[in-house]
Parts: sequence; C-alpha cells; structure tokens
Amino acid sequence: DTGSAAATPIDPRFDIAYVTPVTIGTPPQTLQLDLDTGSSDLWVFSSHTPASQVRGQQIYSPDKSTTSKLLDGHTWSIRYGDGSGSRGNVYTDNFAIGGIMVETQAVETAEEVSSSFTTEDNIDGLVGLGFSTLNTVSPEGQLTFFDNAKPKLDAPVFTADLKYMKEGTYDFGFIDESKYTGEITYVPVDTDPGYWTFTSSGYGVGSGTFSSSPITGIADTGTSLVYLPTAIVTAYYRQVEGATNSRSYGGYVFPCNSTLPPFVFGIGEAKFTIPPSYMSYAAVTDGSPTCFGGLQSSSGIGINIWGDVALKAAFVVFNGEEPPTIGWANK
Ligand SMILES: CC(C)(C)S(=O)(=O)N[C@@H](Cc1ccccc1)C(=O)N[C@@H](Cc1c[nH]c[nH+]1)C(=O)N[C@@H](CC1CCCCC1)C(O)(O)C(F)(F)C(=O)NCCN1CCOCC1
Repeated sequence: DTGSAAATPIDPRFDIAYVTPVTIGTPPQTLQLDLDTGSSDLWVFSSHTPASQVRGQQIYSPDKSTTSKLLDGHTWSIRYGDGSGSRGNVYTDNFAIGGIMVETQAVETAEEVSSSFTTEDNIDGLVGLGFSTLNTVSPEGQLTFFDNAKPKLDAPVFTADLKYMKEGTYDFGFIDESKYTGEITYVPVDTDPGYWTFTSSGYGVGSGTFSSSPITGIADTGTSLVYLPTAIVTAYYRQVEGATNSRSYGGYVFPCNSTLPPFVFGIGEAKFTIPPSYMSYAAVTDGSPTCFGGLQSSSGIGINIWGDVALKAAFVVFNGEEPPTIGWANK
C-alpha cells in the first residue's frame, strides 16, 4: 500500500502546528490530528473527555463504532515538553491515514486534557510517529500507526513535506520524487530512547563560514521551532539588529523590521537553508512590533530539536528499515 494525506497549518498567521485528517471506526469518524515524530501515543479527544474540557474539537465516540474494542485495564498518561498533557483509556479500532488502514490500532481516548489542549480547538489529538518504546500505555505498551502499517506498506517509510504557511503532505509507503530536488542524503538514526535522533554536520549563519561541528538532535514534526545549543543561537542573533534574549517572552526576540540572515545546517555533505521568513516566527502578540525567533536555545530542554521551522525547509524521509535512517533533500 501507499498513501498520502495533507498537513495543514492550524493557524493562518504562523506555523505553530500542522493537522492531518484521519478516520477512526465503523462507520468512519474523521478527526484532524497532529502527526508528531516526537512522541509515540495516538490519542484523541473522545466521548469520555469531560464536556468542560472540549471546546470545538472533533471527538471519537467508541460506542458509535461497531469495530471498537476496549483494551480492558489499560491506561495512558503523557506529558509534553511544553508542559501540556493528557491521560485516559485505550480502545482498538480501525484507523486510517491517507487510505492506509490499520484494523486494530490502539486509539487512546482522553479522559482528561490540560488547558492548552482545550484552548487549541484545531487539534483533535495526536498521532505519535516516534518509536513505540516511547508509548505510555500501561501495563502493555502499544504500537504506533507506522509500526502497525509498515508490513502493508510498499516501502517501510513515511515522508514529511511540510510547507511555510501552506498545506504540505505526509506520504506513507513511498518516496515521491516530484517533491524534492537533487539527492536525498541519509544519515543514521539512534532510536534510544525513542526519538528520530540524528547528527547534523554543522551550521552557518547567513553567508558566513560554515562551522563543521556535529549537532545531535531529534527530527520533531510536533515542535514548532528549532532548539539548538546556546553558542549557535547567540552566533545567529549577533547578526540581528536589536535582538535580545527576553526573559519575559521566554526566548530571543527582535524588532519585526530587523533584517534576518538565513540559517544553514548540514546533513552529511548536503546543506539546507532556512530562509529569513521562517526564522522570524511570529509577533509576540498580535500587532506587536516585536517578533519571536524561530531558532531558540535548547539549554532549558536537554536535547536539540529540529522542529517544523527546519523540517519545512526540506523533504524528509523517515526510513523505518532496520536500522532506521533519516533522509533529507532540498525542494
Ligand atoms: C507556540 C510555541 C511557543 C512555538 S510552542 O512551543 O508552544 N509550540 C508547541 C506546539 C503547539 C502546537 C499547537 C498549540 C500549542 C503548542 C511546541 O512546539 N511544543 C513542543 C515544545 C517543546 C518541546 N520540548 C520542549 N518544548 C512540544 O512539547 N512538542 C511535543 C508535541 C506537542 C505537544 C503540545 C501539542 C502539540 C504537539 C513533542 O511530542 O513534539 C515533544 F517531542 F516535544 C514531546 O514533548 N515529546 C514527549 C516525549 N515523551 C517522552 C517520554 O515518553 C512519552 C513521550
């Protein structure tokens, strides 16, 4: 099998996250989920989510599906890097993305979600596409959609073609040559503890010299920005007029009319350029002349994260062969 599904920015003003339509159950219930390579739980707003915590999200009702089965005695609970979280019970049911159907996918139904999920009415849940070792279901961990779908895919891969303020695509089971230019550079992936962890070959600020130094981090479709070591981040913002590391805004900000250099990162011998428009993430509040940077320091996180700001500058292949690798191509 092969399949494709849209990755649509949830906000027309800036790319905070992307959602993809999925179907669950019989007859199919359609939800818009955030495909997230930084986690490995597939969870949804559901008929079990308290009404006070649901604000416009689509919900999955297992009781309305003739193919749903409660996974008795199983629960889940997850906390994300931005402090948000959710927890609940587990069903298995038919689950499809882009026409790829998994009959007994573990679908985690939310009994509770944190306030930032309630207020984000464009996200009905997440599809974790990290490695199944990160799945939080207890007492038995469950497989991700990708692990379940792999045996029926023409190739054990999925690709991300995220775009700047535009609809992109996730493809499953094939590599669409029309979506990239030149060659795909593959590098090894370390699956411990369960992220798509790889090592970049270095970075450059604008037309400055390229610094060939290894940067190990995770490819994370569920994180909006890029988080890198402080030395790299200060080297970047040193080139931005009026940039400061603002405690109140929690990161590097600068006047929105400042000229930003592009940010270059290396994958093996290949170079990828994040254009200035991606590096100016958003005004700190609507209409403010102060903008928040798309590159921030990872010192508070503990790992470097190549989030959407970097991913949308490339065509990325998540290769699930043994051993897994990750491929990057220009587009
Ligand atoms: C707006 C912003 C200031 C740029 S933001 O940072 O708030 N953007 C959020 C995403 C978002 C989208 C929509 C609405 C609101 C927020 C963002 O980038 N969050 C990251 C920030 C971060 C990461 N690390 C430190 N900080 C995050 O938590 N991303 C997780 C998925 C998010 C969660 C909130 C809802 C949208 C999806 C993530 O899964 O990508 C993760 F990798 F960062 C993460 O937390 N993975 C959980 C890993 N655990 C390990 C233990 O086993 C269980 C799984």
